[in-house]
This record gives sequence, structure tokens and C-alpha cells, in this order.
Amino acid sequence: MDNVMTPVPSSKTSATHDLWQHFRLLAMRTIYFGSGLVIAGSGLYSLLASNWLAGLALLCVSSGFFIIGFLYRNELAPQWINFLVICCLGTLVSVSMKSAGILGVYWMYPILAMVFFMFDKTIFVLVIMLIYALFAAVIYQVLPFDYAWRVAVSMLVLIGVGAAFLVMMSSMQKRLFAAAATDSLTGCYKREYLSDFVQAAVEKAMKQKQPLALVQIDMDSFQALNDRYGYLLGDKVLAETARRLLNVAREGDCVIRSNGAEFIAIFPNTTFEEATELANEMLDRIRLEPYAVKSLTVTVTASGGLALYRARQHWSEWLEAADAALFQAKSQGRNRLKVAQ
Ligand SMILES: Nc1nc2c(ncn2[C@@H]2O[C@H](COP(=O)(O)OP(=O)(O)OP(=O)(O)O)[C@@H](O)[C@H]2O)c(=O)[nH]1
Repeated sequence: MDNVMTPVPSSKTSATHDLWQHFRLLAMRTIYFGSGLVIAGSGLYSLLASNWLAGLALLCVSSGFFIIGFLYRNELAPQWINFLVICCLGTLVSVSMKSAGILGVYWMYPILAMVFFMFDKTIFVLVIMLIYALFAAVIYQVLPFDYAWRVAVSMLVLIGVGAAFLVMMSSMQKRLFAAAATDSLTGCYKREYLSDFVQAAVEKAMKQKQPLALVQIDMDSFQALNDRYGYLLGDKVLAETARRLLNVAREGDCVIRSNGAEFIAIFPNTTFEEATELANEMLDRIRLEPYAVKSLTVTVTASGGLALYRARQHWSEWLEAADAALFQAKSQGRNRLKVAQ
């Protein structure tokens, strides 16, 4: 056991695990600069055709796109800015359809595709419906009915394919994160995510004014078990221990393998009494049920350090408090739960 656990504050937040958000940022940069270039090109074309007013207006709009692209090159722009961008693009395409008819229609498809990257799930459906309604209204005005309904249906197909793509991306991202974040032996979260989970739990508890607790559990004399029965048996015991801990953990609790033979369970929205009960239950599951590995049956014990989160405490101090309590449990003879003072 480490005497004092000092987790390195991680610069990673949950958001950076979010591959989709990262992908969106890249896509948005391409959209702002790409649209800016296309609009600038149309502006120059209008100027060459001596259409001064349209040319200057398009050049102004394209500069706006470049400025937004530059300002939000490292973070996602607020939703209202993207709403302005999409309204602007929607208007340009509608005007283009009015003047060029069917030739303007081709621009609708990339604009619809852009909406998938521009908005959060919450308002995405609303925006895509608005843009679809706008385009449908314009195509019914500028195209013969026979063309118009076909274009309207093809837009719906594009929206359906895009929505299926979004759902698949989201489920793939969840699976990838689970595979990358969990330890292959135990199925618990890896230590490198400890600070992320602890910080997220603290932030949530402070925001919702809920009690929060964690227990640090370390197998007793695990070195001796490895020496006596071999590392492979030790592995099986660790895997079975994790299974037992996860069985006690409730929905919303988080179990992390924080070191070789050490686990941390975070209990959100849990009072001191409830956390003590859960921690004791975890230790009981380890000590009371012998481990059957092949033809062997071994009995193991574990020690635990329980700490309730105290208001304004830094998350690393909270972890240190649990570690100090665990150290006390070990010093006092192991196989017991101690509570941080
Ligand atoms: N089988 C197995 N053993 C591991 C693994 N990771 C770490 N260990 C062993 O776990 C043991 C942890 O030992 P410590 O926690 O330092 O000490 P201990 O022997 O458990 O004694 P106390 O913690 O003081 O009760 C070490 O012998 C490590 O080699 C693993 O993945 N598999």
C-alpha cells in the first residue's frame, strides 16, 4: 500500500474523453473556414460580373466566417453563434435557389450535413426541422412539383442517414471509452481515471449539496498470497474480489482499481451511515466467502479506509484522508475498516 496517495492532478476532464466533441471541433473549424472560402469565391465572382452589392455583401459574410473560425479554433462556439451561421447559410442557399433554381439546390445537402456537427443533441432536432422546413418551402416555390417532392424526400433520406450515423457514433464512443478506461483483469476503472472520477463526484456533490463518501480497500498480505500460491492465483483472487465489490456497488457508484491489490469505491449521494454499511459489506464479501480457485480454497481479508467528503476540502485531501484511515487499519492489525477523522 502507498502510505499516502497523492494523485497527480489530471488535465483531462470528462469532456476530453469525449471523442465526439473533439471530432466536432475539427469539423466546425473546417465548416467555418470552408464556408468562408466558398462564400468569398462567390463574392469575387459577383464582383467580376460587376454585381458590386452582392459581391461586397458576400465578402463581408465570408470575413465573418473566418473571424468565427479563428475565434473558436480551440473550443466549440456557443450554440447561438452556430444558429446565426446556419441561418446565414440557409438564407444564402434560399436566395441562390430563387435566382439559380435547380442549380442552387445542390448547396442544401452540405448545409443539412453541417447541422449534425453544429448543435448539441438538445436543440439539434429543432434546428434540423427548421432548416428542412425552410428548404422545403423554397423548393416548392422555385421548382416544379415533380422535382420538388423528390428533392424533399432525398433531404429526408440524408437526415435519416445522418441521424443513424450520430447514434452509431455515440454508442461506439461509449464502448471505446469503456474499453480504454477499464482494467482488463478486474473490469474496474483504471487508476489513471481516478482523479477525473473523484473531481467529477466532488463537483456534483457540491452542486447538488449531497453527501459523498469513498472507501479505499487494500487486500491484506497479498504479497504472501502471491508467494505462496503463485501470481496466477493472485490474479484470479483479484478478479473475483473486483466482481464481489462491483456486486455490492450500487447504480451510480464507481469502483476503480487504484493500485495492484487496492481498490477505491466512490459512493455519491451517500450518508456516513450508508457508506459505512456499504464498506463493511464489501470487506465482508472478501473475508467471509473463501475463494475457490481450481482445486484450492483460500481465505483472504482486506482492510479499508473510509472518508466522508467535507465541504471545501480539496479532492486530493479527501483521497489522502481515506488513505490515512487505510494506513491506520493496516497498522492496527489489518482486516478492519477505519474511518478518517
Ligand atoms: N497476482 C497479482 N499480484 C499483484 C498485482 N499487482 C500487484 N500485485 C501484488 O500485490 C502485492 C501488494 O503488496 P502490498 O500492498 O505492498 O503489501 P501486502 O503484501 O498486500 O501487505 P499489506 O498491504 O501491508 O497488507 C505485491 O506483492 C504486488 O506484487 C496483480 O495484478 N496480480
